[in-house]
Amino acid sequence: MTIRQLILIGFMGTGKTTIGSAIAERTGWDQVDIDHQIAEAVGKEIREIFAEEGEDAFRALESQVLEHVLASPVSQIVTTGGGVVTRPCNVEIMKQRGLTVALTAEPETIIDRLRADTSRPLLAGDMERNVRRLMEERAGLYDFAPVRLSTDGKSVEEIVDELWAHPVFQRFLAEND
Ligand SMILES: Nc1ncnc2c1ncn2[C@@H]1O[C@H](COP(=O)(O)OP(=O)(O)OP(=O)(O)O)[C@@H](O)[C@H]1O
Ligand SMILES: O=C(O)C1=C[C@@H](O)[C@@H](O)[C@H](O)C1
Ligand SMILES: [Mg+2]
Repeated sequence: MTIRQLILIGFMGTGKTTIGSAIAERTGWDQVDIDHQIAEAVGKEIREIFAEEGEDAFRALESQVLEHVLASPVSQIVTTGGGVVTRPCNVEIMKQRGLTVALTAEPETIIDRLRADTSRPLLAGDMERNVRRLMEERAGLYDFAPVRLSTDGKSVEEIVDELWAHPVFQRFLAEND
């Protein structure tokens, strides 16, 4: 059986979870969301894990879950949390185990999308300032992905269509056929 792993990375609010679901619908592959898996494994919301155990504990869980999920011998779409790229060991494993696609968006787009959202602990307080600061801190960390898609001003369907038309994605599909 052919195994395909498509891994979506990108800053918070670039739409990884949302686009991953749309790709899952189109391909029939499973979607596994790392944030969702962590919350399920621990039995707590992400913001509770940050509040009660701290970011380092969350990052350790994230690495464990990522490694476990990417070891599965199935075709799947793996949607990661925005901070997965902050650990070099996570980047290495993603490079080895599948095709990584980076979703991008301007800070203004992210701020608009996440304005009413309180589920992301690193954005609590002055959300706008935190988005800009974290984007600067993480500049370049998403650039290892062979496919990069801007999501500004595009519908979910347009983004999925653009992925399909991308030569690297087409090659990935053909090689895994
Ligand atoms: N192309 C788009 N156009 C408009 N809104 C979008 C688009 N993609 C995602 N959204 C909205 O932006 C918000 C964040 O999307 P989503 O949760 O998919 O981001 P994410 O990249 O998975 O974030 P995180 O890194 O925190 O998991 C959601 O409310 C979603 O509906
Ligand atoms: O960008 C980040 O560091 C995070 C993104 C979310 O997906 C969650 O993984 C969590 O809120 C941390
Ligand atoms: Mg997500």
